[in-house]
Amino acid sequence: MSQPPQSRSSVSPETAAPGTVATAMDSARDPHGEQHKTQLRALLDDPRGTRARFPAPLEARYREQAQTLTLTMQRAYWPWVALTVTAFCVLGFFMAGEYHTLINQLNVVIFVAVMLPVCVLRLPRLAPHINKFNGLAAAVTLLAMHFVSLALPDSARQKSVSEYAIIFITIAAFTIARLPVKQAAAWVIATLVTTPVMAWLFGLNMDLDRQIYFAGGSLVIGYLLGFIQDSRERTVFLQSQLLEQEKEQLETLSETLAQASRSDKLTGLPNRRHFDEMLDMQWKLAMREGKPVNLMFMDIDDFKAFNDYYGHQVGDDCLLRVANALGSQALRGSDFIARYGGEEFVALFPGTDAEGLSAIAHRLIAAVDALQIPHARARAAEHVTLSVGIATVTPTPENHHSDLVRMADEALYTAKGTGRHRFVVATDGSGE
Ligand SMILES: Nc1nc2c(ncn2[C@@H]2O[C@H](COP(=O)(O)OP(=O)(O)OP(=O)(O)O)[C@@H](O)[C@H]2O)c(=O)[nH]1
Repeated sequence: MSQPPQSRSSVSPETAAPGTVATAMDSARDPHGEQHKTQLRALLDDPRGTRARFPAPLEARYREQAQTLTLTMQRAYWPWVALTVTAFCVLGFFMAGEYHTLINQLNVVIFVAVMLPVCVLRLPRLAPHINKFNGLAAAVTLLAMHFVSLALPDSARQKSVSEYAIIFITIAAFTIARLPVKQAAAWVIATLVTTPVMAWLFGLNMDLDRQIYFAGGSLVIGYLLGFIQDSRERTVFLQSQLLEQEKEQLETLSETLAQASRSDKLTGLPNRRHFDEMLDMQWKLAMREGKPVNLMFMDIDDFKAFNDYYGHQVGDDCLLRVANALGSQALRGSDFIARYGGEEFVALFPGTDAEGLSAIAHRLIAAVDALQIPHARARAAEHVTLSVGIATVTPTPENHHSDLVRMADEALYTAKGTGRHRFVVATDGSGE
């Protein structure tokens, strides 16, 4: 049977200081997510909110989401990446001319460097480190291009190809590779620092102007583009988080409303509406399976007299205690007990035979007796007691569940008429 709704502690939304986010503990104290939403809105409204790192837990979630997107995109585009780098290397091989040894060696290095992250995508253990492999691939290919640019004379056409490649790879590291901006900058700066060392080691002429013009210039442009891309992605992330939060809130609200519309306010038991739905469902199911449906009507004896003698408030309290006692007897998950209205309760115990029903009726009556609620005006005992009417009907196209309700009600009437504090079983209108 459905349980009484849990009372939600109503937490007044605390206004969050900008720059703080909801932690797991906060979400326990902030079940409606108001605090978290306030924080997300504060970040969206703050002009610097999407340009800098978010506060710790949110930043971690953003990074995680960004990385998932990186992996998804790279998994989708890896054949094109592989094709492009292969075409570049093959073209380099045929056009290498007199510089074929150097160009081919560097082509092998570039091919391996680019194919490494492509392979990493397929390895679940390494895939989370994709940014590091992307950064490494960018740095290695940049170094290779710097080497070509330094090693070849100005007349060689491969030299200008390598210089354009430096611009492209640098910008790609900040944008297409989707590296965090600072990580991309670190990898590119590392290549800028390594290039003079490489030139010195291999005895190459270092053209500082070119270095500043191509490498430095593309670093600045790449950084700017990466920064803009990151800022836009942060805005989209905050908006999606806000939407997610609002969706969750709406779902909780509609769940609460649905629950409230189907439960009794005083006792927390399912109400008559819920019972009607349940009976209809069980009736149809039993019709398909050719099985009987049983129904119990339970009524507190001489409750009018109880109310008149002790007052309505004590009457309410009595109803609540009886409801709890009855509810505690719904032992199977499929057992269903509801408040039918007033001092009347109903129960469905699917899959229980006549013997089982009698045993349950005994238990229900005993559970109310055990409460020992004094009832000075009762006719059956000196405490509050229960009368029960039970009916069992096998659904057919000719009958309806209203017949079952009528029979259970008549059985209850018989129980009342024969002294109360007892149960009567009706099958085709007969017998105890
Ligand atoms: N306190 C309280 N009383 C209620 C509530 N709903 C119904 N009642 C009262 O329950 C009483 C039911 O009385 P009757 O239907 O005459 O039945 P009875 O006095 O229990 O007599 P029998 O059923 O024949 O044993 C009425 O006085 C209603 O006012 C409720 O939510 N709270």
